[in-house]
Amino acid sequence: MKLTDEAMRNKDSIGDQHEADCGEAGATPPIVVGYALTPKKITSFMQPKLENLARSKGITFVAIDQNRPLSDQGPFDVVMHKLRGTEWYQALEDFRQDHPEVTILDPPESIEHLRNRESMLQDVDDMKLSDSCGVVGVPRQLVVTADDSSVFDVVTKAGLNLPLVAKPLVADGSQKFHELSLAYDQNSLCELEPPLVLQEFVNHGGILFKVYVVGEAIKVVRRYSLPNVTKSELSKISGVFRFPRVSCAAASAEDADLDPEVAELPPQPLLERLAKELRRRLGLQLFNLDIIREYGTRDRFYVIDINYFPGYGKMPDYELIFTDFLLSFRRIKHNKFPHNIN
Ligand SMILES: Nc1ncnc2c1ncn2[C@@H]1O[C@H](COP(=O)(O)OP(=O)(O)OP(=O)(O)O)[C@@H](O)[C@H]1O
Ligand SMILES: O=P(O)(O)O[C@H]1[C@H](O)[C@@H](O)[C@H](OP(=O)(O)O)[C@@H](OP(=O)(O)O)[C@H]1O
Ligand SMILES: [Mg+2]
Ligand SMILES: [Mg+2]
Repeated sequence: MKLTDEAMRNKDSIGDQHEADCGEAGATPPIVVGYALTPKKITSFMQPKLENLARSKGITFVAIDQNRPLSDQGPFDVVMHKLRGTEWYQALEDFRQDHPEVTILDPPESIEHLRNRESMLQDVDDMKLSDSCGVVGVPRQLVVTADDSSVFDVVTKAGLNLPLVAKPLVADGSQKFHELSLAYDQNSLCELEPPLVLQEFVNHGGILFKVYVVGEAIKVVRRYSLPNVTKSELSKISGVFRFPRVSCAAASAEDADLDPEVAELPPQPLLERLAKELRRRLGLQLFNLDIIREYGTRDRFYVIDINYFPGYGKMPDYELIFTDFLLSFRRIKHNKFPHNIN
């Protein structure tokens, strides 16, 4: 594989910088991670603590310039991205073909699988994960499209139980896609705008678990969620209500005085099995999932959401976990630099 002159010059300067930082010339090859993230993601993820720790471990982060060919930049060992769009995906695909030795985190087609809230949870459903630690499923749900003449009829036919969480079908990362509502009665369903997913609301005591996955590492945190809906509330309330992004707030529920049965984390072996199997099925290394425990049970869990490259800045110790993960892509080689230059 030939590197362009520009990439060669970059390679030399990254190597020199690494030697200056590490003191030992070429003791460990540097690892170069190109990143293409949204400005919001850069702010929350590219924190000085991460960059400093990375530097001390021989990892250099390089911001990718989307206006220049990828092959002229780097050279990279890893490309990390959370951007969408045909042009970007095409640029990545061209780059992947020219540089099969570079790890792309993650493949666009796998990321796209999470865009649709139906396909997003399909793998969890197919998995039928059940062992002595618990059972993991997805809430019953259906897709309503603009072609469906009556949301009421579709829901009645499917026999879904109220209340229902209405979620935009497509998750394109924009704010609109996060506008969710809770429908208390069937007659109000006509107020909703398809295409959407209607998902049975599962009482879970107002706490959910966010499971962050970074390769083989997982980290689980508690977050505030929607409170239970009682039978009496359900009989009295009607209408469709928007609700805020309660579980996305940085405020964690870790130190709150919670009902221990609600707060107990899902068993670690269960989460590890789930994450491992999902990584394999989804073909993704960087994602998180929202999981809830059905109120009144100890071991009945539901995955309600999976997000690609979530807010890792909110994950405790993400700097350590991420740098260790990135180091695993350091290629074993005889020469000093990541790419073989023929
Ligand atoms: N089926 C459900 N039963 C109970 N609560 C639910 C259900 N689905 C969603 N919720 C609540 O609504 C919140 C938002 O739902 P969801 O996570 O699907 O949306 P999102 O916009 O994709 O969120 P994120 O910001 O995590 O990407 C959840 O965190 C949870 O509090
Ligand atoms: O806006 P999109 O592209 O959909 O991505 C969001 C995810 O859906 C959320 O899950 C992230 O928050 P959490 O890390 O709290 O799940 C959220 O994290 P952020 O608010 O810290 O960026 C986003 O990554
Ligand atoms: Mg969520
Ligand atoms: Mg989501």
